[in-house]
Amino acid sequence: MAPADTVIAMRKICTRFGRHAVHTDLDLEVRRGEILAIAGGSGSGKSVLMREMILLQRPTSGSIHLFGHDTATLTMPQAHALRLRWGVMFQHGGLFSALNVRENIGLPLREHSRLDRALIDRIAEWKLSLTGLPPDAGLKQPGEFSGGMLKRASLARAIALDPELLFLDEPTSGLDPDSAAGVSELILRTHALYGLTIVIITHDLDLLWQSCDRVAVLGEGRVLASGSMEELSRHEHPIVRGYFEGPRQQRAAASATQVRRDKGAPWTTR
Ligand SMILES: Nc1ncnc2c1ncn2[C@@H]1O[C@H](COP(=O)(O)OP(=O)(O)OP(=O)(O)O)[C@@H](O)[C@H]1O
Repeated sequence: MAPADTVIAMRKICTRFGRHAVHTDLDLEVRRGEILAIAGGSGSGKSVLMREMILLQRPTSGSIHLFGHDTATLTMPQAHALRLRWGVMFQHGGLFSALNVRENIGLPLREHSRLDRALIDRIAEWKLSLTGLPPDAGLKQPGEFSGGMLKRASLARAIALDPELLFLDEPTSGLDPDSAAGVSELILRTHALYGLTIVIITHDLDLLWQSCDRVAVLGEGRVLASGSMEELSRHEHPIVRGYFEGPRQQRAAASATQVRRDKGAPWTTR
């Protein structure tokens, strides 16, 4: 039985596609209220792992408990009720081009509540403003948005139902450094505002250093190591060490130290 503050518990996960084994013996826990990043090389199985967490895919073997429920024994209504407890921001936004941005953000509310249209529009505008977009942005089509604005709108939709748990798939990929820093800050603000649990898949070193409480590094079919970036920087496994060698890594670590100093290190207590 997982402890009460465990939101997701994955035990002995094996995932195979034909003869290709992606996860061979993977254990991972997500704790209530933390920002956990899943990092690892291309093809290490990060996206597949997230798809398993959000019930889009089943592992070949092993167990997954979500909010204490064993996913192997869920009925359809139970699975539906669980899905309403998390929001997902997909890597490419996943907004519908036929709808304007406000309608996209209101979509989960139209599907899962009986609120009237005017109220849904107001809630969507509120969520949009939380992400730092101007009030008139909701009336635009997703195609009119820059990459950074799309990520913000997609985050606004992911929090439409006030989830307890948020999944962010590569939230800063494809953004210029300024926009990426803005999204990174927005993640911290959303976390502080809602006190939710966040799981992030990312390669972004600045995001890893500045925003995440814990990082799980995938490799060789399992979690090779998990801990704070400071802890991982002293790890001996060559794949884990690979994250901390070279000028890019050192710049990200130095800039995280600076950001912490500037902001009074609010996350050291999280
Ligand atoms: N539906 C599928 N059928 C067959 N193989 C798959 C399927 N989905 C994923 N894979 C394989 O599983 C492996 C892990 O894929 P995954 O997308 O999880 O990697 P990743 O760590 O997210 O990589 P990246 O950082 O490049 O996105 C890859 O070799 C991929 O080809």
